[in-house]
Amino acid sequence: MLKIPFLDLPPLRGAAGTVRLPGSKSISNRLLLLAALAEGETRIEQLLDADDTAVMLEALRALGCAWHRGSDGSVTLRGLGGHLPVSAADCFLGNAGTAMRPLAAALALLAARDGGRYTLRGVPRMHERPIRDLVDALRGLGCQIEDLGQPGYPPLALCGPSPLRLAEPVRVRGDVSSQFLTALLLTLPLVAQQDVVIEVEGELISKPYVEITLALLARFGVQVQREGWQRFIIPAGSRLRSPGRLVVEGDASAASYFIALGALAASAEPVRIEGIGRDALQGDVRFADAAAAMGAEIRWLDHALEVKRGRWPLQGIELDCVAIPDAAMTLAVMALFADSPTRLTGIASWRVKETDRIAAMAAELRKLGAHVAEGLDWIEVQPLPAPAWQRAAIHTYDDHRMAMCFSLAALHPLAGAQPQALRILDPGCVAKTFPDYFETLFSLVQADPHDVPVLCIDGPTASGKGTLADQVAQRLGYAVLDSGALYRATALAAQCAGVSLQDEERLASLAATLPLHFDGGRCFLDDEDVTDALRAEAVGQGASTVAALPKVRQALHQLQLSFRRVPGLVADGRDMGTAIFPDSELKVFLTASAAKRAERRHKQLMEKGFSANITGLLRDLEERDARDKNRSASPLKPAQDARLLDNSDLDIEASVNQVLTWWSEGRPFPG
Ligand SMILES: O=C(O)C1=C[C@@H](OP(=O)(O)O)[C@@H](O)[C@H](O)C1
Ligand SMILES: C=C(OP(=O)(O)O)C(=O)O
Repeated sequence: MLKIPFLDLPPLRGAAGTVRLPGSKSISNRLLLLAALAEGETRIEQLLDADDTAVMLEALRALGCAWHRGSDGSVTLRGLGGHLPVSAADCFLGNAGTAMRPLAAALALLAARDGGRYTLRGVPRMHERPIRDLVDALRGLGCQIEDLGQPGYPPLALCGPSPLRLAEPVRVRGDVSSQFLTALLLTLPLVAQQDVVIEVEGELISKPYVEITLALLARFGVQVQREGWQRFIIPAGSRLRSPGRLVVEGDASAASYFIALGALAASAEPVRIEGIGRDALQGDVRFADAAAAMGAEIRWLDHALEVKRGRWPLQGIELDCVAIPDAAMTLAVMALFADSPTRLTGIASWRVKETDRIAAMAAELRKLGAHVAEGLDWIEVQPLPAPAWQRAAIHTYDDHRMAMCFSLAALHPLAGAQPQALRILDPGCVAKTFPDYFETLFSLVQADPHDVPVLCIDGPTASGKGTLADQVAQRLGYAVLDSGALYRATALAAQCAGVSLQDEERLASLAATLPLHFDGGRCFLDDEDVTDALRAEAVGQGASTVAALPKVRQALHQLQLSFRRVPGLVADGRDMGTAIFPDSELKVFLTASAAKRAERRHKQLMEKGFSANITGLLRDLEERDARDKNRSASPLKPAQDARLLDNSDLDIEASVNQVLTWWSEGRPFPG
């Protein structure tokens, strides 16, 4: 998961491969609540693991529901059988509408029936998202609800006891959010000693989400009767009973980004999306039809679909999106790639979600050069006129969907005109529903290698290159290449495979296919952490032998180039800027006085429990420096255009900041 202030994306050219979708947010949170309230134990598989489900799970724990996570990621809950063992709790629900609205209803009804006082809060934006229609409906039933902030918005206190009035139909408005109706449907079975009737006022929006609610209630043994979308009856004697085991299907709204990716990418191979099929429970699966209408080529399989670019450019569409409010945002970004305008209507609810999504979408699309018109409940996006692409820093407004949608803009053909296509601010906001979104995207996309930025950090031994490279890479969300480790890893792999250090051919083929990667300062061969093994004396000796073999050097040169992948690379070594990535945008030559470096190495060794002599270390360092500078193949020297950084008197934070300042100077992003 990326927890960084911004992420720069290079122009993206293609995409292919397979994505396994995270579990559906809407299904996950409904199942968690139903399982907690029901009689019996429920095991939920492929549950979404993200902020929205985390806040729900924590709230359920605070309310006395015991649950545990299995090693396979499943969650098993012991149902409370409709009775809370605690009479007070304070729950923080982040910005999860699917937690706030249903829990408000559950706690209001249970507090009324059994007594108690429960408070529900969220992030500041949650306190701006309306809940009045639900509160009014619950008050109509006799529940006691206190506004703890602005009336009509969370935070709320749900208190009791108070007599419930269930004989009359409960009226709820359906035109602001369908989650109010969902909340009543999910929780009224708790008190349905008699038939309970819900009447919907106003035109219900987001209807497919209510279908999800009804289908999941049926899994828990409650058959709601209905007259169209106006009247719902929860039969007397309804009880929530666990069905035992449930599997969550993949998130259809999350699928929209990968459907769009397939439609936009210039690749012969499709993007394959696993975890949903045409018969998915979620209405957002219909996004695929809208994408197909714009030009996507879609092939449905069992529990999967494959998407490729079809018509190109895409064609604009006019669509009422009231049934697919979340996935519809993806269409607004796809509209940039069309040859006629796209008009999305029926999206008034966008204004009261994670942010005012109509305003946010319009503002950020305009930054890229698009012409956008907007109204109370619609948006119209014109195709991007050539050569209008403007590099921009895209604000995401703490809205996961803004971040995910705008990442797709990097595929725009006009974005190729400059080295970096766009900057996504606060990319970590995807954690609400899809914490690994960017990692998943990067595993599918391709870019022209020269468009992928590389930041080189070269320097003499013990200058602190590795630590600096790791921290800079972490702050930029880039991968890291510790090139020195490649020679050591070749020697280690040869040792393990019993290959002689004289067998140049076999060593070269080992080197060419080393399954090496770096993660969080550690080095892995396949899944094995070899960081410490690479430091062994014998491996070091082996490394210097293999490094002298031209075919091994050639193979490792290719391997090093292959680390240059989206979104970018920080490469540390001795010849990164001079020999391997001479076109890199920023080359840093890191030095420190030999005395300082000897001192650091000494400290390192002492910390690891080795005895060391500082004078000896200093002499070794000076000898090695002389050898590195004077060798004929790739001698250690700063690239002509390198920035020199002497960190003798800088701590690591100051060095990182200096490098990041140079990096930002080279890539100003307006907005
Ligand atoms: O019930 C649900 O799971 C949801 C309903 C929709 O909200 P509205 O009914 O407010 O449109 C949707 O936008 C939200 O992401 C999830
Ligand atoms: C509107 C959304 O979320 P919530 O469930 O918080 O309403 C969303 O995920 O797009």
